[in-house]
Amino acid sequence: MTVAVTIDQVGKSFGSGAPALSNVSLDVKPSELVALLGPSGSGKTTLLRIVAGLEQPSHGRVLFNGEDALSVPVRRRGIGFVFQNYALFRHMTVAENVAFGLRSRPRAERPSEAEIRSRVADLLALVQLEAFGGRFPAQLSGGQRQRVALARALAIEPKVLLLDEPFGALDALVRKELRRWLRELHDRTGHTTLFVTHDQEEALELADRVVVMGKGKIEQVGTPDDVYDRPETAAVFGFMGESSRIEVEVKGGVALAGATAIAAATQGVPDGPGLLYVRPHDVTLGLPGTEGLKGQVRAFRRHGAIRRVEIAVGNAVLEADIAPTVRVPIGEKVAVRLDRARLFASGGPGVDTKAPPAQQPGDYAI
Ligand SMILES: Nc1ncnc2c1ncn2[C@@H]1O[C@H](COP(=O)(O)OP(=O)(O)OP(=O)(O)O)[C@@H](O)[C@H]1O
Repeated sequence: MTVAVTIDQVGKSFGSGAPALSNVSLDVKPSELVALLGPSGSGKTTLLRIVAGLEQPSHGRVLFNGEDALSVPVRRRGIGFVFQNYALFRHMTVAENVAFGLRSRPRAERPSEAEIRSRVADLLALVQLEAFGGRFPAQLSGGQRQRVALARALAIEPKVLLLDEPFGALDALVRKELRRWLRELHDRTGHTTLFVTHDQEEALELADRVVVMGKGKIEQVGTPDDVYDRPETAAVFGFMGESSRIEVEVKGGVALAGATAIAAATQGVPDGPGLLYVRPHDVTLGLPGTEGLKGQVRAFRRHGAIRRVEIAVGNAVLEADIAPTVRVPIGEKVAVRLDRARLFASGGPGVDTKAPPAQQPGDYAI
């Protein structure tokens, strides 16, 4: 059975400081895989623990298929958990670990030993560890252990699967492999899944929808494309993917970095301080004198498949991605085009910008 999870106006305070969660509301659809993404301390784990029943909210409701879940004891909530470094029972074999949740059920609800064995075999096949049932956790790699932890969580046929940084302790390559594997597993089993991560790449790659959290609140909920391409707040833009952040002063529809008009707002952004965000792959460099802002190369470095160049434009510094075959010596003058940039007025929503009005030569010096 797949379950819809409704989180309704949930708040949590631990003491005198700022609340860990403030009025968080979220609807997770049946069979959806939702990532909770956000910086350290933003409340992701607290929210997951409340859904699990390991923590009570200060106020608000949690519903499973429209029914109150908070009054249901943890054991009866039907939750499968996997945590980072979720310790398997060291003295039990892999098969015994996977069977644990079923064997520890009250007698009346416990499947027969034959059923348990068959279910464990199915689960080990599902996590591709058929041949490992007789091993002990110490005889497994980190990635294999996390797969056993997942098989153990699935053994009780949970209504909801909660994963808290399940791959956090593993190296980058194993993480990547397990990510793909988890996505495939989810597509086959269809458990409603809440997945906590602070790794945006992981969230974008895995999730149907991403919930970006900051300071105990939800900043934005959307598909990976929504949150990456259309960030609603400056905090989301800064957190999702790489970007240059330029402090500007908005005056008469133009965003000024010092004396340089760096962008023009397409919609009436009020005059005053603002933040302009631009991603390195949305910046194009041209020969000096061609269309664009006047810039000067300050530094460059190799960055995976591309070369990342740091450019001074007026008193602002921004980054651009270029082909590694292109040589741009430090000090080189370039024309800089912001193909896509977003301007956030202080505390306001973001608007896409366009190129600033043409500059007069000598308007600004590099
Ligand atoms: N048991 C607790 N007692 C007091 N404060 C707590 C407790 N648990 C969490 N907090 C506080 O609540 C806030 C949110 O913590 P939480 O662990 O939910 O954040 P997180 O987003 O999961 O962070 P991380 O990515 O570092 O795990 C933090 O300020 C934290 O210090």
